[in-house]
Order: sequence, then structure tokens, then C-alpha cells
Amino acid sequence: MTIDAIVIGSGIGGLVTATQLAAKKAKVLVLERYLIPGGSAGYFERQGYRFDVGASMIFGLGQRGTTNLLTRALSAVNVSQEAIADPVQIHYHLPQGLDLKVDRVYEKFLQNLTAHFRHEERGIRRFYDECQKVFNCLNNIDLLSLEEPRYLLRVFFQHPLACLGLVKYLPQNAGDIARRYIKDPQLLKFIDMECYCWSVVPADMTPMINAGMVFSDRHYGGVNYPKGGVGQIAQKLVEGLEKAGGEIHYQARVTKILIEQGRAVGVQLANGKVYRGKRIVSNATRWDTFQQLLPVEGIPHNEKKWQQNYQKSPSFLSLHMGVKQSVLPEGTECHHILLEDWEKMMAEEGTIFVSIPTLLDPDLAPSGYHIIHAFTPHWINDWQGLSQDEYEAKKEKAAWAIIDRLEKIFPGLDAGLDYLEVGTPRTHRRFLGREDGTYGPIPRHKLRGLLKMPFNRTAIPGLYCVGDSTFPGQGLNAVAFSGFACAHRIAVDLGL
Ligand SMILES: NC(=O)c1ccc[n+]([C@@H]2O[C@H](COP(=O)([O-])OP(=O)(O)OC[C@H]3O[C@@H](n4cnc5c(N)ncnc54)[C@H](O)[C@@H]3O)[C@@H](O)[C@H]2O)c1
Ligand SMILES: CC(C)=CCC/C(C)=C/C=C/C(C)=C/C=C/C(C)=C/C=C/C=C(C)/C=C/C=C(C)/C=C/C=C(\C)CCC=C(C)C
Repeated sequence: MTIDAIVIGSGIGGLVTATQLAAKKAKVLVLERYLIPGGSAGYFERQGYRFDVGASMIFGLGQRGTTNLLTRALSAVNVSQEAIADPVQIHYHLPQGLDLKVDRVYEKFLQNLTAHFRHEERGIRRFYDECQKVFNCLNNIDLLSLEEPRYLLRVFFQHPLACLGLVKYLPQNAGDIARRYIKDPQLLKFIDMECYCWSVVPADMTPMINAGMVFSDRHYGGVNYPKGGVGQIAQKLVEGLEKAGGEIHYQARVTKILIEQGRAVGVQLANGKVYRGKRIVSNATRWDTFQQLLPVEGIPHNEKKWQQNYQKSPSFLSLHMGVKQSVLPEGTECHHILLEDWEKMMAEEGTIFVSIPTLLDPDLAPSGYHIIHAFTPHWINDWQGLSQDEYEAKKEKAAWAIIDRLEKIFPGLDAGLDYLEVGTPRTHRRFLGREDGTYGPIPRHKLRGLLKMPFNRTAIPGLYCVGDSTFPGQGLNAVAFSGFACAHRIAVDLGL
């Protein structure tokens, strides 16, 4: 039977594309190089612990509005996922005693922040209220492909003000808007951290549309943890995909996208097997897609331009720990950010991110124990060219430096450690198939908001990209949007 769409990779971007197409009765095949689906939203099990590999703070699992794209993607193929509400998005432990919690309740968050910056009360409210404006524009409209003129026309006639609002914010960055209202340098550093901790760049380089989503949805749909672990989202999407007649093959590593007369017509696997399809979708990063799966000499001009504007963000050093319950003081929150010196916010091993999912779902660890996932940015270069012994020693040293720092918020961590597994940029590259283990693309220099981020079609007819190297970038809810948009464009192209 002819395959309508072959999707390379089962990250959330790839799976949302596949399920959306399958729901429209397209014949879909997903090819995944690893043993399970999910990519960065996958999991692994060790000694009774179920660890999330990457994604841990989940947006898009809310129940209301139009921006709850994970919930919507699941229900489109008749599956659902129980979600546990996280009452605090992040507990920040920042320099100069700036210790504060981002409460799920908007007014409570504003109060917590204002308590540290009384003189900026008005500016704080004006900045975050403006983020809510962006969110309200998005949360009113159907979110589909911006490459489909008839859809654009339709939403424009249905919601002209929301569309004009979005057009206004598309070229803007959060830092410019923050500086319009806020003068205090320490508060501006805090806004930088608010952006950096998910966009990996400071506020000046973070698109306002994305900041509007994150800073508002956390108080609207909220951050919600999937019962059973983050890996459940992908497992459920696969269940829905199969129910809708789609197929997924594991240990199916695509090594080549086949081009005939300038058009993508199929793929070849590492084992030599060939599949042909009417449309090919790559959920691999753009670097992997255009430099590994296609001949480098033929890289399209617009991809070269994209690489001049965007670079690979660093990868992470990840500590997956099992710890005794006694390590966590009463009232500990699920997510923490630790930084001791503002100058080091963007440095390797500067900011430490922490997620403790067992506070929301205790079933992920043996009784009496918790999971602490701590991660910090790291570049692959430092991990190349080492012997096995050197690699292990470097991992050990780096991990203990992080544990020592975490003792500040979790006294007794070292003594209460029951299990430790350390992942490096090499681990991310190997298991996620992402060049240099990168977290995703970041602007090389200040760009105008999201204007330079490509949509799903590529310069090669028949070939589409989905995932975090397409509009609007990193984040599970963001790549879910990219999946909705990609499937919409393909469905129109196939006349479904
Ligand atoms: N919320 C958080 O805390 C957090 C943390 C880390 C990552 N994330 C997010 O996760 C998102 C990643 O989603 P995504 O959908 O873009 O990508 P992904 O990297 O998660 O998924 C890509 C999938 O494609 C597979 N693949 C790659 N090359 C292949 C090949 N040649 N053949 C077959 N399969 C191949 C990989 O194994 C992987 O399963 C990012 O946006 C990132 O921001 C979130
Ligand atoms: C018609 C006319 C004229 C016009 C039109 C216009 C329009 C319509 C426009 C539109 C637009 C749109 C649709 C857009 C969209 C967007 C979106 C969806 C976005 C989204 C976003 C999201 C995001 C960004 C998210 C993110 C998140 C993340 C990344 C997270 C992460 C996290 C981390 C990493 C960390 C954690 C932490 C700790 C652990 C502590």
C-alpha cells in the first residue's frame, strides 16, 4: 500500500504530526532509531526508579483554551493522559538572596516577586500583563499552519484583533518589552533568568510570543506532570496512532532521505531497507537532516542562511539520582533553579536545573525514596577524545561538583544518595540522535523575535521538518504546535 507520510523520529513533534495525519485517515509510518518513542520526552528504568530523560516541566496538558496542544493531540486520536497539577512552576534560589516561588496563581506570583522589588511593583505588573496579552491572542484561535493562506484568512476574519496582536509581537523579544517597564538591574537579571531557564538565551534574545506563552500558561493551564512519567505522553500518542491505523517501527534508523528529480520520495534505513512515501517528514534536528540524511553539497541556500542566524545550544550534564525521602525538607517544590553568581548564568555548570517528579507522582520510585534529576549546560567539545577511563573520571568529578552545590538546598544529599547515573552531551547525542547532543537552536545574535524561524516546508519538495528546529522552537508544547502545523500543511498538500 502507498504510504502518505513517512515520519523520521518519534519525538513529540514527530508523533503529533503522525497522529494528526492518521486522524485524517492518511497512511502514516513512523521510523524511530531507538527502542521506545519520545526522544527528549522519553524515559528509562533502573532499580525501581523511572527517570525522565529530558523534558520534565510540561506545558500544554491543561484542560481549557486552544493552547493545551498536548491534551488536544492526545484526544484527536482518542487517548488521554492523567495530569497532576504542579502548584509551583519553579522555586528560584538566586544570587543576593533572591529566593522566590513562581506560584500557579498569578496574583500570588506577582506578590512574591514584588516583595523583593517594592519600587518596581507597577513595572512588574505591566510587563507580565503584557505577556498575558500575547497569550490571550493565541489562546483564542485555532493553532494550525501559518503556511496555509486559507487558514490565515479564516482566522483573520474570525479573530482580527488577536491576529493583529500576534503580528505585532512576532518580531519582538521579551527583553525589549521588559526594559520598557522595568529599570532595576537585578530585576532585569531575574527576567533574564526567567527566559534563560527554558529558552537558553537571555530575555533580549527570547521571542516575545514564546515568553507570552510560558509566562502566562503557567498560571492558566498550568504546569502539569503526566501520571506515570513524561514518557507516558509519547506512549499514549503511539497507542492513538496505532488505533487510528498508523504504524511505528523501532530500531529503524534512517540514514538517507532519497531524492529523485529534486523531490524527496523515500528513506533508507541503516540496514538497507527502503520505504517510499508521498511526503517525508524529519523530526531530526535541521543539522542532522541537512548534513547527515542529505548530501552536504546540496544543502539548500535558505538552510545555509538559517545556520548563519541560529546555532546549536549547549547540551546538558544530567544527574539522575535516587535519594532517601529524608533528603527533601518538608514543603520542597518539584522544580528548582540554583545560581550563585549572576555572571555565571549562561556559563557551563552555571545554572543548575532540578526536577523532583516523585513529589507529584510517588509511584516513579520505590517507597521511601525520591528521584532528583539535576542538569546543567555543558558543551560536547569537553567530552570528546577521552579514553573510557578519562570519560568516567570526568563524569564522576563533574557530578560531585553539582552534588556539593545542591547540598545548599538539599542538606544531606550526598549521605542520602541511593542511586546515581550521569549523562553527558555524548549520552544525549547517542540516545537522542541530536547533533552534539544539542538542546535545540538558539539565535547567534539578536534576531527580530520569531521572524527568522522556518515553518515546516523545506526547499526540497516533498520534504518537511518538524520539532524544535522549526517555528516556534524548543518546548514540548512548542513542538506539538509544530506537529499540528506540519500535519495541517501536508493534509492540504495531499488533498485530504
Ligand atoms: N520541558 C523540559 O523540561 C524539556 C527538557 C529537555 C527537552 N525538552 C524539549 O523536547 C523537545 C524535543 O522535541 P522534538 O520533537 O523536536 O525532538 P526529539 O529530539 O525529542 O525527538 C526526535 C526523535 O527522532 C529520533 N531520530 C533522530 N534521528 C533519527 C533517524 N535518523 N532515524 C530515526 N529516528 C531518528 C530520535 O531518536 C528521537 O526519538 C525540545 O523542544 C526540547 O525543548 C523539554
Ligand atoms: C492572518 C494574519 C494577518 C496574521 C496571522 C498571525 C498569526 C495567526 C500568528 C500566529 C502565531 C502562532 C500560532 C504562534 C504560536 C506559538 C506557540 C504555540 C508557541 C509556544 C511556545 C512554547 C514554549 C516556548 C514553551 C517552552 C517551554 C520550555 C522550553 C520548557 C523548558 C523547560 C526546561 C528546559 C527547564 C525546566 C526547569 C527546571 C527543571 C527547573
